[in-house]
Amino acid sequence: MEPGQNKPVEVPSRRYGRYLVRSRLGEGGMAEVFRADALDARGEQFPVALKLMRKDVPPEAFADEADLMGLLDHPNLVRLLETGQAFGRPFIAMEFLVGGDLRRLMQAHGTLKRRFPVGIAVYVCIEVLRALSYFHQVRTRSGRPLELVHGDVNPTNIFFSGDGEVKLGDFGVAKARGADIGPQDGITAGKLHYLSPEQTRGEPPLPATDLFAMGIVLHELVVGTHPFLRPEEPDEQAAMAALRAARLSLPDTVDKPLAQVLRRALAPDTATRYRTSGEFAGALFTWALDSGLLPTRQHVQAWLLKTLSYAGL
Ligand SMILES: Nc1ncnc2c1ncn2[C@@H]1O[C@H](COP(=O)(O)OP(=O)(O)OP(=O)(O)O)[C@@H](O)[C@H]1O
Repeated sequence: MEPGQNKPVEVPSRRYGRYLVRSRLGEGGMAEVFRADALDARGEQFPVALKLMRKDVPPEAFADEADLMGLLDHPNLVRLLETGQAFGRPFIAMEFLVGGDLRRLMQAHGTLKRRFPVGIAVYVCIEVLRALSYFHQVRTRSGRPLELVHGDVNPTNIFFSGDGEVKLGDFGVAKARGADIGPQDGITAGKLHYLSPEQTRGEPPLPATDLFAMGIVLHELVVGTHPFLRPEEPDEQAAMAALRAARLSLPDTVDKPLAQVLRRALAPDTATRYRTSGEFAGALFTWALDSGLLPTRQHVQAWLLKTLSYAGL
């Protein structure tokens, strides 16, 4: 273990800047995240997620994430409230998403021995694709395309509000080809299990790279397993080889039109994959309309509350 890694960030008191820290939510690659309360202009408390940079992380990496969050504004992206520094440590305060992340909901279904409802799975993917469509096309204030790629689409970065809204977060490894933001070329960022064939070859990520990761998430939700990796996958090299080959074999339980969507999203070659998030979302939307399975946000909210309460979360 690197010095300082995985050590909880010390919060000098329960007060952190203008925030009152309530509990620790967890730790990611660069920071620890806390649930805290802030006061609004009328003096009323509201919850925030407070991300505190770890001491061993290069400040530029965290600054890129904060700058990027400040530029982005979309209903399907986690919203930045404030960035700053307190007790010598940079922080990002963002909206608190009370429904937690998709990984937790997938685990809740596993614990309850229930399948993830296919209509909800498709709804979640369409909402994340809306965020990605914005992400891939966003421009700077002066109109220059940023050519952004998220680079870390996976269930731990997909969040739910209490109202059943779906939001993509964690822009820590996002790469802008139109600006000097993100990891250097040749550095493979993102979670191993969600890497695309081109990322395993060390190629720079493209929008199609995010769509491949989205395809993996859709497969996990609809089929219940990862498309290319077995849970007992022996080591990183074997996992990388399986991801690079991206050999897809879908069970008969997946209906034909949805299987076709998965094949296109998970095509090993970027040229045969969906070209844009809009095209991928459109295919899912057509499937949902044809099957009559697209839920409303109220249905998603009811499902969320039921799942969290049944799983005791
Ligand atoms: N805006 C938020 N609202 C509610 N919970 C959040 C929010 N942001 C992060 N969390 C929770 O805080 C914990 C840590 O989040 P973080 O994003 O740092 O870690 P991660 O996603 O597990 O790892 P990585 O950063 O390596 O992707 C997770 O349990 C996550 O669900």
